[in-house]
Amino acid sequence: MDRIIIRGGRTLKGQVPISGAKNAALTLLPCALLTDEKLTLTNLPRLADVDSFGHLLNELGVSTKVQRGTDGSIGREMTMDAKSLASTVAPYDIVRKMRASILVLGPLVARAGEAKVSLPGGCAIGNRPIDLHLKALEALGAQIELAAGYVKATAPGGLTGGRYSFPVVSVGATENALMAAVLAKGETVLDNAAREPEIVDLANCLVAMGAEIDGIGTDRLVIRGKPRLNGARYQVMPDRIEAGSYACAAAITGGELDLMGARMGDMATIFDAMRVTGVDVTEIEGGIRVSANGRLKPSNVSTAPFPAFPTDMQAQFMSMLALADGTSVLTETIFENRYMHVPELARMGADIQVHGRTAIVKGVDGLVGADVMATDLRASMSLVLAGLAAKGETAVHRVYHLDRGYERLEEKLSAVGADIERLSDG
Ligand SMILES: CC(=O)N[C@H]1[C@@H](OP(=O)(O)OP(=O)(O)OC[C@H]2O[C@@H](n3ccc(=O)[nH]c3=O)[C@H](O)[C@@H]2O)O[C@H](CO)[C@@H](O)[C@@H]1O
Ligand SMILES: C=C(OP(=O)(O)O)C(=O)O
Repeated sequence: MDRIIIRGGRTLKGQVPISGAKNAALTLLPCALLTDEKLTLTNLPRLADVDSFGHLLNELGVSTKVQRGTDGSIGREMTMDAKSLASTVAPYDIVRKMRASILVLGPLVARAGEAKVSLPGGCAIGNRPIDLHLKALEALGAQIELAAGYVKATAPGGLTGGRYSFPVVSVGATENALMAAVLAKGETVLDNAAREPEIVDLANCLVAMGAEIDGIGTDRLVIRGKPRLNGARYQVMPDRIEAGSYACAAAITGGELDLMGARMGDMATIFDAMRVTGVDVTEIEGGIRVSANGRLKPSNVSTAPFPAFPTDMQAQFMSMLALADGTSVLTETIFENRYMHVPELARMGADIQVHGRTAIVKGVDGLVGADVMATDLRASMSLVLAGLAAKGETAVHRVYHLDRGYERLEEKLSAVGADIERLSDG
């Protein structure tokens, strides 16, 4: 298994190209199932999850062709052809590797009238049920059955438009419902829908495929279903969480990074919280410049659905605040178990106490390199960040978590001055 070795204490400076967004890619890829024409996605990041999604689509009978980008963006492009479907089953072996596999449920039942998807189960950050995905599809006329670890959705005569108000804001459930509604007969109204930029990206791609959607970017989506959608060519948005993570790398090392391709509008709350710590954030041509000088100030942050501070940035922010001059309070309101990085940061000298959903972060003067182990993607990145600032050597184990969401991490960090390498245990 690979590990990442970081010798900390270098000030980072330079340009970091921001890749296409993992969380947008993972909801744009299943859109291929909605049409018998070709869908080409450009600016796709080279990530384990994107590859896994490609395999899942192949399993369903979708042909996929991947090539270097031809649109000037840094990502690859994938052309998917779901002219006819060979299967409507998403098997356990793929779903267990990637929770986002559940996002084929809505498109499959909408297009084929049936779908069977392995239940994703819990993961390190929380229980993560899918009840809202199922209720929203039921509101569109799908029959749902759970058996032997699978969810089966059927709608032999096709889905019909309906109304559903989400009791809790859910990114994935909104995505599944939206992808199903575009092929349902009649009008669908989704209330208390998630408004994350990745959902706007999904809606824009569906519109490019011929869907009719009102209220894009708001919490009420009104969809007039179409009997069929056409193919399209669509560019995946830049990854705001990757960009936010590199912004933390600039801050924690007292450096200056230009996040090329990042979009300010998607990241306002992240940068508001960062400015409180004394970090400078300015828009530059083609990206955003983040620079820091001297000791950071504390900042209190509470995670919540967009436009509030994203849960996917909580761990990285915590590493930064672990070195601030004072005490910060972080509150995690989305996932019940998203503090698994805390004991690892403590091994590097951080002073953090967790009380339920709240973490009290008392800034320390310095961190010290150590062997650390991560249990999820963003927790891994928080340890990399801590390693960049720590004295001595840090070894981050279980790198496969990072490979799910950070494209060419060591290359991007080395290019701006980090002393970082990947070692393989063979
Ligand atoms: C691939 C992808 O885009 N993943 C993102 C997506 O995950 P994901 O779509 O899984 O997260 P959700 O927005 O659905 O989860 C939000 C909250 O709703 C709860 N819930 C969700 C669905 C459901 O049926 N029932 C239910 O109770 C969850 O347990 C959680 O407490 O949004 C999360 C919240 O921004 C991010 O951290 C993930 O990176
Ligand atoms: C939790 C995340 O992803 P996923 O929903 O794919 O597990 C994440 O991107 O931080």
